[in-house]
Amino acid sequence: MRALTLVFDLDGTLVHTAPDLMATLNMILAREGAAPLPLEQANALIGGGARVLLERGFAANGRTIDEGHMAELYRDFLDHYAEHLAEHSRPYDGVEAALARFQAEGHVLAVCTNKVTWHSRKLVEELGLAGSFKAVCGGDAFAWRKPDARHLTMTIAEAGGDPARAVMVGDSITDVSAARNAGIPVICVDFGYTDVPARELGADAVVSHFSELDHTIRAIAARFGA
Ligand SMILES: O=C(O)COP(=O)(O)O
Ligand SMILES: [Mg+2]
Repeated sequence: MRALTLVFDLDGTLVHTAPDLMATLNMILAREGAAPLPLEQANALIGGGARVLLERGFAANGRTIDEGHMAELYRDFLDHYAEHLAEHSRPYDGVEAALARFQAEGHVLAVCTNKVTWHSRKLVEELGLAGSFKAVCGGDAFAWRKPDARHLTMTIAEAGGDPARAVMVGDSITDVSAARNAGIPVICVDFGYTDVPARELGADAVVSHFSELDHTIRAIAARFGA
């Protein structure tokens, strides 16, 4: 098969980051006198990046925070999370092996995430995944972020990939929308962070394990032609 460009979402797709994200969120909530939120609520909170996570965390407490104070809390969130991002976060089962297979097959691999770029790079570095990717582009890498198509297409460009032979792999409506907006096929994992079931997100295919990804990608790539 000719080389493909495989673009992965990070939180909820490659790595189960909810425990560390929720722990940092709960540290901030507690400091502000708000109630901590259970891990199960991560599905409805993660996906839009750290600032959105904070806003949703306070909203779940019936609180709105003024912009100036939110900017301060956001900085504190970033600092605290940076020191704890790989404490409990682990790649999902089969991720390392799948990335190694895709790399050995000559595909171009990249990460397109709404996490801030330096956190994303630190996380993949600490988990030993960094060598797999030609580009890791966070929500602050460009002037646009998912669901804007340009976050995806500019990530592909930075990786030296081919947008006409690219497939997105994600876990949420943000990923499906970004891929649709870019005219790129999208596969969803069903174990990530979404409050709508993965099968209802309108992806081209849904997988339950990374071992299912190879044949799913091959089936989709058949549409690209030789
Ligand atoms: O951290 C988030 O909220 C989103 O990150 P993701 O785009 O990798 O899912
Ligand atoms: Mg995600």
